[in-house]
Amino acid sequence: MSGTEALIEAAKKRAAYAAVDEFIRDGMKVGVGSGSTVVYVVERLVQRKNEEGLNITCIPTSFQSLNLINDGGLNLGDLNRHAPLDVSIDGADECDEKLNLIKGAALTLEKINVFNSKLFVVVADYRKESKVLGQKWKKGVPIEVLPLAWRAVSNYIVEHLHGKPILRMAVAKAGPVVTDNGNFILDVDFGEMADPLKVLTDVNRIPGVLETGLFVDMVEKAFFGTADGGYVTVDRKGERKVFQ
Ligand SMILES: O=C[C@H](O)[C@H](O)[C@H](O)COP(=O)(O)O
Repeated sequence: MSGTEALIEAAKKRAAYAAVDEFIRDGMKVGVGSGSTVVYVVERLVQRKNEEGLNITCIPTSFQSLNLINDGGLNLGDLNRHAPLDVSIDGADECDEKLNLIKGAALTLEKINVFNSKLFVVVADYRKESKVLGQKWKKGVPIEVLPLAWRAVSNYIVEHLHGKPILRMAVAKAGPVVTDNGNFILDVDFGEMADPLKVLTDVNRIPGVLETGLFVDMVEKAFFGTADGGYVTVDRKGERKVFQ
């Protein structure tokens, strides 16, 4: 691992640990997101289970987070039995100054968990914080689409929403990435998004679209691990605190 990679991993870990310690209490029902930062969320939950007997029920958002929960020996729940959840913790690919997010391919289950949680906390490293969505994250907004409609959705987005969609292709197989729900992902470049709610609304009304990786006005608090060994928090009122 290079020096920069090590810094980034340490930043993710600090954000994840700080968020878990601030928000997670015994007896809670916790939505567990997906991605590389969430690995540290689960790591901290398992530590606290072993050290202080923390007893929580975890509701996964993907095959990955299901395995993290099971491998860590945490209690596994599901949304039908446990909604509403007390809190969801998840990563992000970009977070703007109003705490709107671009999320990754597990977006549909992640958004369902978040929508059914009393609180949503986001954890990330310093690279993810920006003023406007699309400023730093240049790979586009992921959109989960039904396989039979991917071309039609794609054409509509080009023609009517001025986006540039790319069907996400798999790396270790020929053909597209298939989500945990059996669908495809379009990564759509909309440029910088001053009004992500408008983009979200325009995309979600297209038949064949399951869900969009724009999370607008859902976050309670964001934790960003910094490059200097600390972390910052930003809450939904815009209050920013620095921790060293
Ligand atoms: O589906 C993936 C999720 O939305 C992730 O939370 C997001 O892509 C951020 O991932 P990472 O923590 O690996 O940067």
